[in-house]
Amino acid sequence: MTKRISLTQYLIEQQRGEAQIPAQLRLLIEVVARACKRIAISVNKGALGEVLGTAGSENVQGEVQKKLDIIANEVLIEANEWGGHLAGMASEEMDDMHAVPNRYPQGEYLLLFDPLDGSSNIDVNVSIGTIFSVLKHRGGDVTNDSFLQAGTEQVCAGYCVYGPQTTLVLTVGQGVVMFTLDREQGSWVMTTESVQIPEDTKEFAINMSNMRHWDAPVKRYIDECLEGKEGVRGKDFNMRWIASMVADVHRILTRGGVFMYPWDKREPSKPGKLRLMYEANPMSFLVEQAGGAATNGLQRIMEIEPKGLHERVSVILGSKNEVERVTAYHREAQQAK
Ligand SMILES: O=P(O)(O)OC[C@H]1O[C@](O)(COP(=O)(O)O)[C@@H](O)[C@@H]1O
Ligand SMILES: [Mg+2]
Ligand SMILES: [Mg+2]
Repeated sequence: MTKRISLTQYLIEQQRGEAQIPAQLRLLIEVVARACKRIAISVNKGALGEVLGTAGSENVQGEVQKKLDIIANEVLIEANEWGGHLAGMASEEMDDMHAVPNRYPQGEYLLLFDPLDGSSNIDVNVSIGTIFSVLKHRGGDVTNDSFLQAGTEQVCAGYCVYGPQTTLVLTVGQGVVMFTLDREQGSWVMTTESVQIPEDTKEFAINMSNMRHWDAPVKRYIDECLEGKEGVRGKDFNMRWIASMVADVHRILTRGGVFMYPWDKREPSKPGKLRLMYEANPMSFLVEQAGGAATNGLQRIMEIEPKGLHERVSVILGSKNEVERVTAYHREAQQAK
């Protein structure tokens, strides 16, 4: 019988081994993973659990909140606030950060999350997920500013995708590992030990309906892909767009590809749609740890110094050579200005 490695065993090995992750970080990851199990149960119940549909409220970014956005946010807060490993939490669904109440011990870490990613897919039974990122608290009172650290400061990032399987994907800076939820046992079992994104790809992911709003470098890249074998790329490309970043990134970590949610002319003052702290940074950490790359077209995403908790960013990530190509097109256009 093949030996099964549980999430707990993996994390204890990371504590003892080269990574030497502190016990507090190990416990934090276990608690997040447990919260994801609870969210997975709600997701699976669907209409039977009365978790579908909108909640009738808006988040700080003016987006309509789904019931599951709120449920997942509450599950993550409730699970994490009493354990003594956190100083505070920040979420896509909360205006300001949530400090750990005084009645509980204060920990050393800051947890950031997109509790439910892919909200438009909840009601249509398509893969959705939870994305999270962990930073070290630099001391003093916890405020919104405590969270404004570049992605390079992350000590852990991961996501859980609620799809045909429930999969937890994790990095503590020592590569990327995947765990699948064994529902009978209730445990996370390692199913991929070392995730590697192929450097080249023939698959891109972008919302094509926004094409008329794109900037020239994005248009150039996609046009060349669409020309296929007859064009400058000399090969045919395939397209996928799940509209859940978590599921699109999961595909890229599994078989390669390039994912783009670029700046566009619809709202020129917004740098992009996706959120730096809850989506772009954690996914960039995972992608880089798996041998891929992530930029905003001009700069490595993880080196951006955040100025606001809910800051948005243009995202290009995935197979290294493709990300470098799209980034080069942006830099050329910038220089020509
Ligand atoms: O509907 P669009 O514009 O294609 O946007 C899809 C993108 O929006 C998101 O759903 C935004 O995330 P939320 O669901 O957490 O708001 C991404 O997961 C996805 O890549
Ligand atoms: Mg999201
Ligand atoms: Mg969300």
